[in-house]
Amino acid sequence: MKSGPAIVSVQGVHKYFTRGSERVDVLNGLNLDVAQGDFLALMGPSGSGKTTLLNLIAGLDTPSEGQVWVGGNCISQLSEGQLAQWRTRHIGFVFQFYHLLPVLTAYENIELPLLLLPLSGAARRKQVRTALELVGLNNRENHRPGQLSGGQQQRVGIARAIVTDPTLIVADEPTGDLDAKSADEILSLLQVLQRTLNKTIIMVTHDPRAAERASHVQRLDKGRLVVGNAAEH
Ligand SMILES: Nc1ncnc2c1ncn2[C@@H]1O[C@H](COP(=O)(O)OP(=O)(O)OP(=O)(O)O)[C@@H](O)[C@H]1O
Repeated sequence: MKSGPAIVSVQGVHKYFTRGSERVDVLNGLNLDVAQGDFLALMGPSGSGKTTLLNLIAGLDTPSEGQVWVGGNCISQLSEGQLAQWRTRHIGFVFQFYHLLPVLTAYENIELPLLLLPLSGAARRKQVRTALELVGLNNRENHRPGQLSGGQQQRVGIARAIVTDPTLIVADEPTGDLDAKSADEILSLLQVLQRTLNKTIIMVTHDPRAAERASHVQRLDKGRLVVGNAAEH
């Protein structure tokens, strides 16, 4: 584990879903600390609970038991409305299939999360331009997603994730829909965010080559972390 204060702390978390009368235990007493500036890859078999854990850390869902702390806030105690507000300020999301709005340009897609914050038009423009530059898409700002390659669309997705300067970036299979070369470029970009901007990134992936780019790897199996198997790069 990278030294320094934990920016994410998952403490004794259980998560179960109920299907009719049946209870499905997905996370079973999980503890995890992620240091500020770490790039963590979560791996494990299908159904082991990776996305469920990521969703709890990102405040998209709440644990059945236990606590999730992010940046000094116990987010597992927030109401749904409070969580939505908290996510807007603190979490940048990167999805496997980009989730861009097809009718908006790259610029407008990146600007979207800023519209939820109390910012002037000038401040918004400055932040969108900075994000566009970071992902190297200044010359594509007026293109719509359908006019961009998969790799370029994911770069827009990353720019949208960082435009609010979030506490944490969460990425669920960010290279899952890309060819090897585009995947490599996206992973390099995530490394730049970590190394030059000291961003904290948690990435779910099945791809060992993607996990190699992270600074740590944690494996889940049946809703538990595989102890003693945390790889460091
Ligand atoms: N809302 C839900 N209701 C019921 N069961 C759920 C729900 N969300 C997830 N599950 C169950 O929880 C288990 C873990 O799902 P999760 O998506 O976290 O796994 P994963 O490790 O991310 O899998 P994959 O690698 O296939 O994406 C699965 O058995 C899934 O069916």
